[in-house]
Amino acid sequence: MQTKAKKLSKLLSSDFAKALKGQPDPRIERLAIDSRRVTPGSLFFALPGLKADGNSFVDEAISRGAVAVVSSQPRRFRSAKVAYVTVDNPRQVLAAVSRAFYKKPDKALKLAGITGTNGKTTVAYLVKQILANLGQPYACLGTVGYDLVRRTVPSFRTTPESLDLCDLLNQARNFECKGAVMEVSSHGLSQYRVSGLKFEVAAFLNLTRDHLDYHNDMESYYAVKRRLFNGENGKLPKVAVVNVDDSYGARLVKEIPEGVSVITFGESKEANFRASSVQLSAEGTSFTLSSPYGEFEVKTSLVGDYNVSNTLAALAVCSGLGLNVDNCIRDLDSFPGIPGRMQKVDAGQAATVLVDYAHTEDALENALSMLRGVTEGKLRVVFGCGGNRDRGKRPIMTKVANSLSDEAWATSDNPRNEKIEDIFADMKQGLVDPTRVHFVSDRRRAIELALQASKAGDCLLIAGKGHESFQEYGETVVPFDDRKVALELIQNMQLGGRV
Ligand SMILES: CC(=O)N[C@H]1[C@@H](OP(=O)(O)OP(=O)(O)OC[C@H]2O[C@@H](n3ccc(=O)[nH]c3=O)[C@H](O)[C@@H]2O)O[C@H](CO)[C@@H](O)[C@@H]1O[C@H](C)C(=O)N[C@@H](C)C(=O)N[C@H](CCC(=O)O)C(=O)O
Ligand SMILES: Nc1ncnc2c1ncn2[C@@H]1O[C@H](COP(=O)(O)OP(=O)(O)OP(=O)(O)O)[C@@H](O)[C@H]1O
Ligand SMILES: N[C@H](CCC[C@H](N)C(=O)O)C(=O)O
Ligand SMILES: [Mg+2]
Repeated sequence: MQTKAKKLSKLLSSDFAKALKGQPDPRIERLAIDSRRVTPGSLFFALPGLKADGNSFVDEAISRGAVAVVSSQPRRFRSAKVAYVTVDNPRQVLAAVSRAFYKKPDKALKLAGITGTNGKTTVAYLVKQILANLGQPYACLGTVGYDLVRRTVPSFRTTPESLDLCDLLNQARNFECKGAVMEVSSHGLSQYRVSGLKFEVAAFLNLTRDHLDYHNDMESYYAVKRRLFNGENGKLPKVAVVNVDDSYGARLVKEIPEGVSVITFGESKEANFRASSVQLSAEGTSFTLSSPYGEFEVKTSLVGDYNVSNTLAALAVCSGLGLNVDNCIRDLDSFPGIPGRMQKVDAGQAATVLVDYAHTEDALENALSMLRGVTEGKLRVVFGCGGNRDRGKRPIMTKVANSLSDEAWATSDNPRNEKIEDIFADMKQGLVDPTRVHFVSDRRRAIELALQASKAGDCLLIAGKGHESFQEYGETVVPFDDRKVALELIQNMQLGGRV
């Protein structure tokens, strides 16, 4: 969305404004981090990346009309056609400039940031639904989409780059949202995408293995998540909501600086928002909530133990945003589910078929253990592992799938730039009983075979892609939606008299 052009010096902090070289103080129409998206009047940020270096595209950006460049590399121009600012950390400066360009949207909006390995989308959705139910318009930004209340934009990143994020928050403010609940990924924190934003509430859900291709080890992964809570992200949150059932959460509570109010949640005795008398069934979940505001009976249509944790997190976040708990729990059990999270595929077939976004060992373990508890017959799973992502999780996910199901189909997820045979080779390292795992690279065929094996009383989990409507092969994106594919296959099989 268009926002008024601003003088470069007004967007930079005074130190950087002093370092401005070349063209004196041009008007900036637009911010850009990709030379291919530069239009006349743009301020181009040359970002050093993993695959390329933005500095190689400075000339291209200028030829497309960039009037200013921010970079970590000093450079001389023969003629002062553009303004040039050399800084130590261009990503951090990008975040500060984006915030200034879009007139500090976090000042007008209450922000709730949700971080953790698993459950961010679920908790963000729950918070958004609770707030909407109470008549409070909040935007919701994350993996499934960017919901700006009056407009929904398809999601391209769980946590968008700061220039896109501030643009979205600016739109949310223009649409008169009271605030925004957003997923904050570890990549987002590491790449300063939310740097400098003031969070009213920051929530920590859990930390289990994922993304070690990027973070190397669990300690670094944890340290990046901690930035949202300890001021390293630029500002301290007003309230921190932390899962103390999680060992990293218990540690985080001790590392949050004074001045931040902490609300803990979990099943542990010391938690401020505590669940007890948990009743799990295939239809939903109920539990007793003990909180500083009294005891409440909570009912939700979400299934599984981990959703008790997610519901507690959502209630604690809403409490941190200043809402009454007894209002928040109203109607929870009638909320629609979350797209691609334990979503039923129902064409009247005899077996239960579910699509879920479990794409880590912990999520797969939780999902399969939960389904085992509510399945009378056989439990089957179709799953795969993404290419160009954490290789180390592949054998562990296979071990979990093999151990906790009766029969599994290992297949493609998003192979990206890897060969499926190489991904399968990593996965095979985790086999426990190879007779119960079939390797079928075509995902549609794997789902078909698993459906053909499923009878009344059985349950089939199609894991890993949830709401995704594509498969990524190399640079190509092929339409593929587990929910649509499964439905179509079931209907074809019914026509052929097979189910
Ligand atoms: C691993 C990762 O996070 N990579 C991000 C990183 O890419 P990079 O460092 O490899 O960038 P690069 O391709 O080397 O390019 C460097 C710079 O040159 C620029 N460039 C490049 C080519 C060109 O012709 N012209 C040009 O200007 C690029 O725009 C970029 O600014 O910086 C890019 C620009 O800021 C991001 O778009 C990119 O996200 C990639 C696409 C990605 O897949 N990210 C995923 C892993 C991610 O962020 N996921 C999390 C969710 C994770 C979770 O589940 O928790 C998310 O928040 O979505
Ligand atoms: N609190 C939780 N603990 C463990 N597993 C969970 C939890 N919540 C959800 N899951 C599992 O993880 C999957 C992904 O959940 P969700 O999309 O809410 O997480 P996310 O953190 O947003 O994931 P991503 O990082 O990919 O955006 C679910 O489909 C479910 O199988
Ligand atoms: N947010 C996750 C999504 C992974 C989903 C899975 N389908 C895959 O492609 O591995 C990530 O960036 O790792
Ligand atoms: Mg998510």
